[in-house]
Amino acid sequence: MAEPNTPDIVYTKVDEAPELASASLLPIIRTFAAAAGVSVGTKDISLAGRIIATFPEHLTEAQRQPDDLAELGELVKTPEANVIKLPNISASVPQLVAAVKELQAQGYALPDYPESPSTDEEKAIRARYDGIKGSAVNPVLREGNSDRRAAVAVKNYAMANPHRMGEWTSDSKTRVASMSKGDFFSNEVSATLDGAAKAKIVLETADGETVLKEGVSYPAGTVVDATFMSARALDAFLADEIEKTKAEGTLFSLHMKATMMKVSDPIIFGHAVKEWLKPVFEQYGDKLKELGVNPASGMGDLLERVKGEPEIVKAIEACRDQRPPMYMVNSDKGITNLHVPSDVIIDASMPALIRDGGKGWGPDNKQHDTNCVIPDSSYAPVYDEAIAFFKANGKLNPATAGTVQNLGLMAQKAEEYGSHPTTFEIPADGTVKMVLDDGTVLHEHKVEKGDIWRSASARKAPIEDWVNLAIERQKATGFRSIFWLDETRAHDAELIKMVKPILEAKGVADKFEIMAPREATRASLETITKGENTIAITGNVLRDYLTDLFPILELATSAKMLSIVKLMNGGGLFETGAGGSAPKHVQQLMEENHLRWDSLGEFCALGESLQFLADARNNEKARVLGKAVDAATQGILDHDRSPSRKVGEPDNRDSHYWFARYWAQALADQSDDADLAAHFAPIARALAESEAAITGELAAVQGRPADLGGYYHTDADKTAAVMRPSETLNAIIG
Ligand SMILES: NC(=O)C1=CN([C@@H]2O[C@H](COP(=O)(O)OP(=O)(O)OC[C@H]3O[C@@H](n4cnc5c(N)ncnc54)[C@H](OP(=O)(O)O)[C@@H]3O)[C@@H](O)[C@H]2O)C=CC1
Ligand SMILES: O=C(O)CCC(=O)C(=O)O
Ligand SMILES: [Mg+2]
Repeated sequence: MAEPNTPDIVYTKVDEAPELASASLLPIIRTFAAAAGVSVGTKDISLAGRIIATFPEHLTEAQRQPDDLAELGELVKTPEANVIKLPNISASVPQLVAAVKELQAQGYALPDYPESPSTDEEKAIRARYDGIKGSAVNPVLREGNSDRRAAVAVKNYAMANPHRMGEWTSDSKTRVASMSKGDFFSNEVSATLDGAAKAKIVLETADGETVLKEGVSYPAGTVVDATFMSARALDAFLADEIEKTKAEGTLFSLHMKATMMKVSDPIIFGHAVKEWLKPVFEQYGDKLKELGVNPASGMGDLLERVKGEPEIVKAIEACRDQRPPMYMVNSDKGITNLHVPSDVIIDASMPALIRDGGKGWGPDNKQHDTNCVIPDSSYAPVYDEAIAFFKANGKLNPATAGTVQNLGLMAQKAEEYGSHPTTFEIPADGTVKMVLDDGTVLHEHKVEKGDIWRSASARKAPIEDWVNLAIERQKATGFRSIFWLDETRAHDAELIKMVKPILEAKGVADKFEIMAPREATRASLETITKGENTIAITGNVLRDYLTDLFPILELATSAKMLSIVKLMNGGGLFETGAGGSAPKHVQQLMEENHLRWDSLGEFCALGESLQFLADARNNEKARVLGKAVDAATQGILDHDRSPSRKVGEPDNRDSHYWFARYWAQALADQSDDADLAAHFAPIARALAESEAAITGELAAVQGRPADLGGYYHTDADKTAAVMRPSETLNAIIG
């Protein structure tokens, strides 16, 4: 049961751009909801909030905060859950360290992040920090599978107002490079457990047996995979691709997900940094170690640490002259692809490059063809095939293209995104075995020192729920429905064995196709090119990748997506958009007080959340409120009230004014609830009459730096002052 004082709707407090937007939008939502007796509470899942909640014993009573994430983790397992989840930071080590430093400077006596822990105390602190690192929030809240699609109004708007797409030409040298052996894909083995089981993972070496992990438990029917990436094969592949890039005259780029694959991918990233600077590491390895360099933290951290070592700096420059030009995260500021592990996030980076006609930004601040290095070949074929398709057929036309919706297997830490506790960088040559409690060796691999071994799993109940959701959505839409499963991949073959009987038992097998990712990519692009629609029914990683790829091609951004998590115990989790927390937007706000964040994802989620509340609690006022939200969202689209990207033009705050105005107008105009109509009529009138005053007050603040009193842990009053600068609007909202 949820706590008796749980509000009707929980709105999450997050970080960066969406949190700034909340400072303006949430007061509006609360005021409107209160009129219908709907309470909206908040829970703090921000990076700073989670750090504070983790170390109470270091803080004063006044500084302490409850563990809101843990509370939400419980709430989502109850039928009462109704949570609006905004995107939060999934922190890399450099971000975590920066957040800790900021809090320390604000007087929070937090321990430093131990970069190389040696004492037990340091190891314990490090373990607590590591629990906050990477994608630490979503896996806790996602107790259901994922349904992401563009709302009809949003898709229609994108078709009527197509965004600019880069040109694709058949002579583009852009390509995807992946390993052909020794990667996670090639080494994968998988089995479905008949009964419930406990397992341990051990490493047998010449010196004996080391237990890597004990007490892993699986319910009956769990699909359990194991695989590894060979460090030796990875290094050889990276070295080869660096040379090939140079020969081809393209930019070198690496695409991965160090935030979400928080154990394996930073290690792979570290290999790339080391390979790139190979001569430097060969010559100065010991000195670099002494300076505390960890390649997995990126070139940015490395450059900072070698600042006082002119000889090493010179060697780095000499090495750079030998290398091909690198793809830049921010060419204006000299931030390269290998600077910070969290900066290149494949789900966003590859679609943006494909949308731009296969061009990445180079160190010369110009766009060039790019070698997109995606070491593991499990999902790389999606991008490879998309690139091949656009080279052959030219760019997609967003004015006529159909849509690709997604139904993703996500619940209960499904697949690779739940593999962190069972991922290991192998300390010595030997054999890794996964041994069940009855002594059965479920999986085993011969490995070498440095290999990255991991086990992932997917539970039966989420898999069944996912297939049933697919059946529901197919029936509701009639769209071409494709399970993106590769019968030649070990894990997928196990899933197919579960999927097919369910489809057959329900008599709907003929309504679904099953295709490997490459074929499914082609089929989906062909389908939408014809103006028809399709549902991609995918595992967890492809859920993540595709719900950026297709929205970015179809709508220019994934920020506008509807993202519903139907919680398995009956509650609702409404994620806003499918993108992230947009650090660039915060930078712009701080420099010129313009916030280009588009809250359309929040508007869509709010509408869904209110309708869900209406159904779950028979709350007719919530239904009226929710319907009016949808009308307001439509109004934003119809009248082009979304934020502009440029300073001096209407921004996020203006769009919230319009949202409030259209919402109030829709409530005043409806006839389902006379009290609400009467309550909102004067508000709608006041908002309309004050248009010039409000937009004038909002415009007046732009063009100068804005002070938020922090980055990760902003000052609430300062943020409110920045985000609610219109006294006229504030007086109406109250
Ligand atoms: N569900 C979650 O909690 C998620 C969290 N993240 C986290 O977010 C952080 C940043 O991730 P990153 O990959 O840079 O991706 P972002 O989605 O934050 O940013 C990529 C670009 O997408 C555009 N964009 C995204 N959202 C909006 C919006 N609402 N309105 C307008 N434009 C938008 C912006 O383009 P432009 O600048 O051109 O306007 C932005 O620069 C990371 O810490 C990451 O882990 C990422 C994905 C999901
Ligand atoms: O949890 C994260 O770090 C990112 C999540 C994400 O990218 C997504 O769900 O689309
Ligand atoms: Mg994503």
